[in-house]
Amino acid sequence: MTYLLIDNSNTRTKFVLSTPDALLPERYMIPTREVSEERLDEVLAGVHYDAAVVCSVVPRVGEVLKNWIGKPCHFLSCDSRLGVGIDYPHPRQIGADRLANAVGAAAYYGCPCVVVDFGTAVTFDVIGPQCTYLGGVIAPGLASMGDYLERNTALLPAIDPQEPAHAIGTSTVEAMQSGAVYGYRGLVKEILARLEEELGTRPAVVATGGDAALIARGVERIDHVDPDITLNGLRIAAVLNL
Ligand SMILES: Nc1ncnc2c1ncn2[C@@H]1O[C@H](COP(=O)(O)OP(=O)(O)O)[C@@H](O)[C@H]1O
Ligand SMILES: CC(C)(COP(=O)(O)O)[C@@H](O)C(=O)NCCC(=O)O
Ligand SMILES: [K+]
Repeated sequence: MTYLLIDNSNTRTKFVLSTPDALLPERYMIPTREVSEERLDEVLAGVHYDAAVVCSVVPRVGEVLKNWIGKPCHFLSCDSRLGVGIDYPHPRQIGADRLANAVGAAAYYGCPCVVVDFGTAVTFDVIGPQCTYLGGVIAPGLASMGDYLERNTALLPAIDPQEPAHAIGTSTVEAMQSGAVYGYRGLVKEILARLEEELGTRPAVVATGGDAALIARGVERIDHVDPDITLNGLRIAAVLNL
């Protein structure tokens, strides 16, 4: 049985093949704003799979995928079999990628755990000691630290966030790098401290998403960096639901 796992998030839509037990090397990515049936035909031409599982947080693309996938397909939602419970007043509001993160993190890192997903938004998802999804935090993604300044000022350029040489920037770009990376690490540290305080017990903290490695390098409270946690959550959900 070969699954096509699809993580349709706001910046990138990722496609990975897997068996029930493990991700396979075949990986594809389409920038989410470029997803169309034609582009899917092009990028995934000849890719063989028996069934698909999707976590989508972009309804337009979810519809394109629904029409394009010609095999048995499961769209992850709060109604799916997840292997974790949901103890949350508005389960239908939870992004499917956040649910996939909860499935993967609980399976790989145990409960309680917190998943920090550095994407278009940064999300913090809290899975409690009873392996139930409790909720979390949504904040602007790292890219917003640069994009906002470039769009709203006359003299600040776009930056590609990188490890600052020092905190005291000695050029405009260095000052922006320091603001983005140290500022963002501060945001993550403060939120993790508050979550742990409220949880009342020490969770495993796992970071994922495009910016995880850069930010986690300066946040010692992050125990693991795992780029595949969302996809392994989808793999586990495929086994449970297809
Ligand atoms: N190919 C890539 N490899 C690593 N990081 C990337 C890549 N593309 C984008 N990123 C960085 O990761 C951030 C979020 O990407 P991603 O985690 O895919 O977002 P989302 O899950 O919201 O689609 C981007 O804003 C960018 O900073
Ligand atoms: C918070 C998100 C935008 C994160 O998505 P991403 O950054 O991965 O594109 C997504 O999980 C979402 O649209 N959630 C719905 C609202 C909620 O989870 O409360
Ligand atoms: K994501």
